[in-house]
Amino acid sequence: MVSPSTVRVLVDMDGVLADFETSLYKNYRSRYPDEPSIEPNDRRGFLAGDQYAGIRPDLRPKIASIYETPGFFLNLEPIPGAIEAINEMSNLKNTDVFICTSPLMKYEHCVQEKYEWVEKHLGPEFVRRLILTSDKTVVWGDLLIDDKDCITGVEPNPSWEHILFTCCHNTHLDPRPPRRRLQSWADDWRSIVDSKRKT
Ligand SMILES: Cc1cn([C@H]2C[C@H](O)[C@@H](COP(=O)(O)O)O2)c(=O)[nH]c1=O
Ligand SMILES: [Mg+2]
Repeated sequence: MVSPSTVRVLVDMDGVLADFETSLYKNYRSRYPDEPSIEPNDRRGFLAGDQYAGIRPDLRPKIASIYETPGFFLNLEPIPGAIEAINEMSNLKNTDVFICTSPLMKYEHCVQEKYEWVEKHLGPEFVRRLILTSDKTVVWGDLLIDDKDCITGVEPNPSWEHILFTCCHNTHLDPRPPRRRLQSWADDWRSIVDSKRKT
């Protein structure tokens, strides 16, 4: 009997496992209560800084100051259902799961805190499965579950199929088939993983 091939799933962190947007909004409101703010439901476009700069250019460094603060990445709350889903996924037969996340260019706190977050919420074994890269196109996988609408890099034909994970900043987008969306971790991620099985 031919053994089924293993499916490799790359799972993004911010906006997919860790709730970056809610913390960004809450911490910004608390640090800058008199400045204009954008509620998560009104977020458009991946980079919050771009949207805030559209209101007033000096808001870009203010929003950046929030995610550059020590403790920001470590204290992100898990996205509902994410921890259960990724644990279940990694326990599936013939399924390899890796977390694939981009660090800030100002990496001082972000990089270490991403490792700490994974250990805190998923345990020390999962730390081995953490890939930090600014270019996800060079990482090999069957699937990349990611909230960023457009993922580009040096590789024009990445091996993975990008599954757009719904996050406040991308709800207005309407990916056309064959592009697929995962609405949340309550959505049918198992079918998406199974769709990549060869037998
Ligand atoms: C929304 C947003 C994100 N970033 C940074 C924060 C993280 O380091 C990465 C996350 O990227 P990934 O695709 O989830 O791996 O991007 C940012 O700098 N500004 C933002 O508005
Ligand atoms: Mg993300």
